[in-house]
Amino acid sequence: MEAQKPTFSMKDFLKLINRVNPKKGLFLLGIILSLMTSGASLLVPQFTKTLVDTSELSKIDLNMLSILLLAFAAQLIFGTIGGFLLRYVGESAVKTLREKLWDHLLKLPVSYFDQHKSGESSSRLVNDTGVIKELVTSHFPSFITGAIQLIGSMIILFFMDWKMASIMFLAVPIVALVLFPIGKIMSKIGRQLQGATADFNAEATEKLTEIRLIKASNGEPFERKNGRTFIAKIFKLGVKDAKVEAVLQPIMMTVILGLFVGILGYGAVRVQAGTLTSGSLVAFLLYLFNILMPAATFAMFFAQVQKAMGATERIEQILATSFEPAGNGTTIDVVGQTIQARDVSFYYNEDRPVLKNISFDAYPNSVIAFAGPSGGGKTTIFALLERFYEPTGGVFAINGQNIQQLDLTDWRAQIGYVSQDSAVFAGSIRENLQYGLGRTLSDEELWHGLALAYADAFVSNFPQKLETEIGERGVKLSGGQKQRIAIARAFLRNPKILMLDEATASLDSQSEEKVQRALDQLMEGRTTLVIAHRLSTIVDADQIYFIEQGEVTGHGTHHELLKTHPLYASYVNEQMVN
Ligand SMILES: Nc1ncnc2c1ncn2[C@@H]1O[C@H](COP(=O)(O)OP(=O)(O)OP(=O)(O)O)[C@@H](O)[C@H]1O
Repeated sequence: MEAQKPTFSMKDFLKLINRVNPKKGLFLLGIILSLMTSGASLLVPQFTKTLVDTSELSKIDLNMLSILLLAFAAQLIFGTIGGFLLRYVGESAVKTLREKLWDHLLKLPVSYFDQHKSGESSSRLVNDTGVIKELVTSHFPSFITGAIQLIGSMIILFFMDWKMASIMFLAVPIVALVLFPIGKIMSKIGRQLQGATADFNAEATEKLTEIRLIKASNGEPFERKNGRTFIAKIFKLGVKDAKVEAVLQPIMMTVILGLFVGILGYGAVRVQAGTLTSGSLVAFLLYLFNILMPAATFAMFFAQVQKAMGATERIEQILATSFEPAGNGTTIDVVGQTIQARDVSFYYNEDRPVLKNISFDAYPNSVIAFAGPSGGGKTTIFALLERFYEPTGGVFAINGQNIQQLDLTDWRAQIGYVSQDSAVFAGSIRENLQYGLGRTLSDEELWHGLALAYADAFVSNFPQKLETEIGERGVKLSGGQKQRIAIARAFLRNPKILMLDEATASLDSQSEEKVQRALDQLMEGRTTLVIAHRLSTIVDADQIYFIEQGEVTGHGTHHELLKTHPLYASYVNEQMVN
């Protein structure tokens, strides 16, 4: 992700905040309390002035003292409650934003994830929302209260003594002159830093997931260098940031000290001349604090606003991407129904067609096998049936109904997909078996499923049995074991349509036999579509479709095709195992 220049659009930001429906009442209360805190902080110097100007201890007005104490207490209490309320509103707004974004991400079509790295999406979900949270919960409230303090103090000072105030106001353009460019540089660096960190995050996540490939290919030196490029970029930006901050700090200190000395010096002369009370001088200095403290945070606020604009833009991009089409809610029981493909065409990229006018009928309780050279488009047919993508031409229909119109959840619930690499999650065997079922299965049911998949023996050999953790992507299981867990999961889902992508990786003959037996059993009584890599599957299939470069070049039974399709015959001879 490049640190793109965000369009400075407060409107988009407010739209995003409004979209998460923040608790407006609480927010208003928080702001009012914070304003009261600012108000109290404006009063304190006035009372201090009277206190200082009281020459004798005995003359101290007790009422005055108690009002001062009250102002302190008000500042403390309102500040605490107001601060908490604003923070709470911000936290809950960001919670809603994260929930919205997460829900949205889950509903995005597979094609979105083909184009975006998962590390990038998770960085938007976690980091970008974090940036917005920072702004809403801390920088924005302190900006509002700070602005009130600053403006209020300036007005009061002017009324108190316009000559002294004028000296102070001289400092305002100086401070602005220094802060404005520095703030701009800081926000630019901040944005770049954010982008570079997100890039590093995405890169590291991706590479660590493929650690085995890196090790097996001796890729460590390359990755070491690669990682260091990212780290160096972040370091360089960090150093730049440090330089700017290092310059900013002493400048601010010098300005503050200069003003102090100036006011104190001028004030002392005026006190001695009798034109100013010492109380007024103290009050002046306190107001000076009220002005300088928020002014120092303004640069940070504007930097944060810029960052939040970038984050808003990236989040908006995700929220503006349409969901996968969920259909019109029609539900169909696919038992006993034929799945028809009619002239289905498809491309991932317009310039390269992947499927061209594919037609087939998958009859209930039969096995339809797809065979053909690698890259022909067999897996793509499955992806279209799962509705991961939409055909660019033609339809898949069931009982005359385009599957695209069916309720997506209901449709997918009727399909069992056992893929080549048997997708499993990090977690226990139990969690993996009942994933997505929406109900808790009893141990008995789980063991029954495992038994049907010939997986009960090895699971019961694990000391932790069903609670065995299988590691990220099931790395703690063997290939055959992983597949049998996936098959057991398919059994437990009891799908009406079964889609199998036979593994090409050769398992040892014993586990292969077990996997095969499990699959044979699973196919029984369902409509099965299988991408065949084994001769026995092909021979037993009711129909075979031979797919070459996205086209069906022949279909029929094994024996029919052997006779009529020379390419099929040679393919079977060369490619099929067993
Ligand atoms: N997500 C994707 N984005 C772009 N192109 C893709 C994508 N997935 C597959 N392809 C392309 O589509 C073509 C068909 O791929 P597909 O995986 O369907 O073939 P296959 O017949 O299943 O191959 P194999 O038997 O090797 O698994 C290939 O040329 C591949 O490069």
